[in-house]
Amino acid sequence: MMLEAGEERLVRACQRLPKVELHAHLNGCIRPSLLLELAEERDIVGQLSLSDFKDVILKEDRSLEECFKLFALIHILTTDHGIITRITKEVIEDFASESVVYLELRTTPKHNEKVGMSKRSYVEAVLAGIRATDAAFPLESFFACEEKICASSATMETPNHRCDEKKIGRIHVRLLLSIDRRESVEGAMETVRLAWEMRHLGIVGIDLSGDPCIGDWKTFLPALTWAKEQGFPVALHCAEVRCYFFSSSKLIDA
Ligand SMILES: CNc1ncnc2c1ncn2[C@@H]1O[C@H](COP(=O)(O)O)[C@@H](O)[C@H]1O
Repeated sequence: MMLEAGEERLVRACQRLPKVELHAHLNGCIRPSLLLELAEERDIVGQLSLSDFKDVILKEDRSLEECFKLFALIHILTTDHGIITRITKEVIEDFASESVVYLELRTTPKHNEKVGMSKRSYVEAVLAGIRATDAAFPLESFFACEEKICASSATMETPNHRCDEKKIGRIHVRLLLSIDRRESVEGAMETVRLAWEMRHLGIVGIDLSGDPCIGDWKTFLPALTWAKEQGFPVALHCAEVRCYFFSSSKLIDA
């Protein structure tokens, strides 16, 4: 879409405006280019056919149902620790490049025996991505650096422009662990206990998400009640689908 000059300036100004992002699902923010790269690798070894999935990956407007089909594909493609760390790093860089100064990522810890992944090691892989980016990716500063991107302290001074080091922004990232609505009572409890144990590492709460047409609210009640008893914040996805208003209101009441 072509933008008028004034609109372009407005978009640019909005991009540079410092922002807070409180609702980003890690695997929902994966770069399409990485998904294509991973699908291509699987195509080469004959594990899936890229031509079957290319349209699903590149489609822009999706219904809720199509989103969950894409999530299923993403979860097939992103099964090892290295990829999880890379996705985390890239997602943070993408938000930072849009001047997000505080980011709350949420993600569902997964276990996958085939690659030696437990829920804990999944979270550790995400935290490794956060640490890698936190240390190395100062933000473009809206207030101090005008049009210039201060990539590191070594490049902060130019003949015509001096960035004040104190004002250079840095993206701050925190994590919520998600319970998927497909999980069991025990699975949900494992995630909540893990989040509580790892709270000193930047885990700030629990999220209940996943396909709203799946699962029974009673399954998640013990885990969410336990989190509440510890004083641990809980975010609920609810009421996305009309016929599930009842279960949503039950969870909110609880
Ligand atoms: C209306 N939008 C939505 N409603 C409910 N759940 C959603 C969602 N968008 C994303 N997710 C949840 O986030 C997972 C992908 O990220 P992670 O693998 O956890 O990082 C999806 O599988 C789904 O469980």
